[in-house]
Amino acid sequence: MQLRPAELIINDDGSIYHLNLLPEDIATTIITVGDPDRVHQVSNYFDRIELKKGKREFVTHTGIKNGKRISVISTGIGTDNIDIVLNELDALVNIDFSTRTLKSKHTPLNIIRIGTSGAIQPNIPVDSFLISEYAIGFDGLLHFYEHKNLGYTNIEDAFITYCDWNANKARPYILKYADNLAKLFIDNRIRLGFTATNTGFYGPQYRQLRLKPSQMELMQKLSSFSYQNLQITNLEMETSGIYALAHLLGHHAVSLNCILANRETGEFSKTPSESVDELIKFCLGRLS
Ligand SMILES: O=P(O)(O)O[C@H]1O[C@H](CO)[C@@H](O)[C@H]1O
Ligand SMILES: O=c1cc[nH]c(=O)[nH]1
Repeated sequence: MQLRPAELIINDDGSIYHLNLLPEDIATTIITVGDPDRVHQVSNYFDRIELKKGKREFVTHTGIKNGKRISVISTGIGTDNIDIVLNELDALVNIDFSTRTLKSKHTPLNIIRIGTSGAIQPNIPVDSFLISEYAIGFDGLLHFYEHKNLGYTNIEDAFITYCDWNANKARPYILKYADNLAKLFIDNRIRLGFTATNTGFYGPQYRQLRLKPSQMELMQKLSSFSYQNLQITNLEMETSGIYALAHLLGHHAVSLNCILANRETGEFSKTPSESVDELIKFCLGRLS
């Protein structure tokens, strides 16, 4: 079946609609970052940059590091952007743009998020690294796609009961990283974590400037929830969406977090850029 022009939107130069990329522009190992400026911070460490393209918040550099071809792309903030980035990256490798049909051979991508995050356990220091072994999504993105038994229903149900989760919000869903890809990063420099992905930075992460979050008590519930020794460790805004779409599309994903804030102690990193740089070097060292 041919995908119609309003489903698969291809620009005049043959590139995919938002990312502005041609199929040959991306490697099969892809680092995602939230901040477009972080793309340069990553590609600075490449031995050679072969391509720089961008549109809106989606900046991509592809290059070579120690003989390995890697792409780094900025997603902007949030799982709504992740929906665009993961679907378009997948289209670049698994859809034939000339015939507008699905390719018979599936190409899996390795997707590694390098992002920033806030810890909710007092013993997780700022400037430390965390890999999201599990993610719990409050964003609802998974529910917009057909799937069979994806998620950890027992943990989700226990969480919903413990937090008395408001029925007006999306049902939380829980997914795991790709074990094979995660193996590359498991090390005593990086803690295993259970990451909560939120639909905002302020109210949804229980920050109060002028507006009062509706259920402030949930912050304490999030940090005290425990299921067979699994405790929620940190908050950010993309990981569950990346894990959801990677699972659905047959890609491998892990999320690496640089902890910049500790919400329990109230601290914020004094050296955010340097700490993110350390995580970038750690990640590239493991990939190449
Ligand atoms: O540093 P990045 O990758 O953007 O990640 C985190 O920082 C942003 C909020 O400041 C959100 O995108 C959150 O997930
Ligand atoms: O507290 C934080 C820090 C970074 N990113 C988030 O989403 N939350």
